[in-house]
Amino acid sequence: MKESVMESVRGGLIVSCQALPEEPLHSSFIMSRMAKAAKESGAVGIRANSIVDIQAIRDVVTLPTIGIIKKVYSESDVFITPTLKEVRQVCATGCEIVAMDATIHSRPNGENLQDIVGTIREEYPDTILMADTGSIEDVEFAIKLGFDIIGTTLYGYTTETEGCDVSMNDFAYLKEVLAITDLPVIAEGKIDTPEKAKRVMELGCLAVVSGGAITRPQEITRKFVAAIGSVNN
Ligand SMILES: CC(=O)N[C@H](C=O)[C@@H](O)[C@H](O)[C@H](O)COP(=O)(O)O
Repeated sequence: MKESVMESVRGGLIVSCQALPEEPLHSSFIMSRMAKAAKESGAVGIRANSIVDIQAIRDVVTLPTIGIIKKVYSESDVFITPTLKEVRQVCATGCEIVAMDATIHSRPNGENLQDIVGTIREEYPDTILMADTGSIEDVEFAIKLGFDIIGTTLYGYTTETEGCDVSMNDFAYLKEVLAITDLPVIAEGKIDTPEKAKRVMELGCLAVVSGGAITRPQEITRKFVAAIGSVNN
């Protein structure tokens, strides 16, 4: 089962359809329509946040889903599928791939990622586990824990990598990741143009995730406004 899912996303675009409560498009229905549009336009998978969005999307789109739950715990910086509770909840939706923060940061409730992975391997042996990483140290940690997929999701989004962009220096960081593992790598995080998506595939990624550049009109609008504004100033 795992192999067939990997093959179905190989070489393709996975569209992240997410909108948090504070975002204009926050709605499971809207996210399901975004996913439908993505599928009709050639996406090979969907990345989705929250049980309600995952279920709404999977009701209308039959594509492999990377499921997460974003939840903020006051005592931790880890917010993507942070504890065993959230990982179990996403696994229970039937998502083919479950992604979680795999940084070396401390998790809520004193939980540790090794125990989470071990428990989930027993409870959901067929679920593919994707490590959302932000550094080479995270990648090495995720490899040691036995994740199935490495994602660059958090590069540029952690305190240590704030301001970094995976495309810098012709994806120098991504090349480092690809060089230290034979695991499938999914490029994710600020892949905001077709050219960048093409480049990461040329470099050898299993697949590429793009989110805001496709499904966050507020981000897209800001880029247009900034570009036009640069002319008038
Ligand atoms: C940092 C964080 O919370 N990233 C989230 C991970 O699920 C999503 O909000 C991103 O949209 C997704 O990773 C795709 O990245 P981009 O939107 O840059 O194409």
